[in-house]
Amino acid sequence: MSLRHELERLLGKFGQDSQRIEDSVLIGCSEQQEAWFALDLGLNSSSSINASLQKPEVEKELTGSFTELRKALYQLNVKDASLLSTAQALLRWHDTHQFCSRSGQPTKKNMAGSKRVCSSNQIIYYPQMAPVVITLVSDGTRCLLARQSFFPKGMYSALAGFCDIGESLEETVRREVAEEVGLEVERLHYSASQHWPFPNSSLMIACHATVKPGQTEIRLNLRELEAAAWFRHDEVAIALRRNNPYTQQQNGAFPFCLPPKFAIAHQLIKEWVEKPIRFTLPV
Ligand SMILES: NC(=O)C1=CN([C@@H]2O[C@H](COP(=O)(O)OP(=O)(O)OC[C@H]3O[C@@H](n4cnc5c(N)ncnc54)[C@H](O)[C@@H]3O)[C@@H](O)[C@H]2O)C=CC1
Ligand SMILES: [Mg+2]
Repeated sequence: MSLRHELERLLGKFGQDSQRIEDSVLIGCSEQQEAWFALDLGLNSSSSINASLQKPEVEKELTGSFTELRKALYQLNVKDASLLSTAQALLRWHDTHQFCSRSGQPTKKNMAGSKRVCSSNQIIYYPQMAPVVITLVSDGTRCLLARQSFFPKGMYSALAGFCDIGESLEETVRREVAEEVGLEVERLHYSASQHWPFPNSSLMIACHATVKPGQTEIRLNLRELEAAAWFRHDEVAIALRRNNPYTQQQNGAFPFCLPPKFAIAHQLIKEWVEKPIRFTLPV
């Protein structure tokens, strides 16, 4: 039985119109050149007809269980996490772009789901991503890590911030670091980038930066961050190796830990731990 027939059978079983398959979006392709699609079952929408699809029934039929996206990403390998994050971001974009913002008329998805077109004026809408810079600031021997109040207890990460309209990445890095911890950075090295599904769809652009010699005093912006501190190389190296990072210790404290492997923040910190000197030399 083809996958399409299997999906039609399942939708039929749950009292859904097989026409819903047309809402699928293309999210990638296997090494054997099989196309991968994602379909929103709409289980969270209370008002729509999709609400009639009951989670327990679906879980039983597919012998699986629904998991919150963030938790699922922690459990999957990097490739599957990336696929899931693409699917979630693209399906959410379609869900929130059902109408043309100029005419108010419905928009229609193309077959692959790479765009939507307004039926009345032919305006084309493409999925959007917000650029975000994430910067690991170092002073030559230590790196600066910060935490927001909603992070898992004990977890610290690099500084992140959305690009404002009209800014270059370099300007965003300088502004964000100045706004959040009151420091001036001078050397920037691009590291890598990553699509990130939170809060909507972001393109995370990761870089290393250094502070001016001797200018390391942190002025914390408490509206944006809960804490920020300089960490020694050995402390960070130990935290990177920790297997069970988010578990409470016997004395009740949560150990200093870092973002999970699939997050670009983790890769950025790992890169600094492996080659701390490289990012402090003049370019
Ligand atoms: N993949 C990774 O390793 C990491 C990803 N991140 C992501 O980076 C994002 C940005 O970091 P923050 O420190 O929160 O940014 P931020 O320092 O710019 O502050 C967030 C605030 O910026 C404003 N903002 C401006 N443009 C926005 C837009 N397009 N969408 C949403 N809010 C916008 C909002 O008021 C929001 O509350 C986070 O949402 C987080 O999910 C953050 C750290 C690590
Ligand atoms: Mg920030």
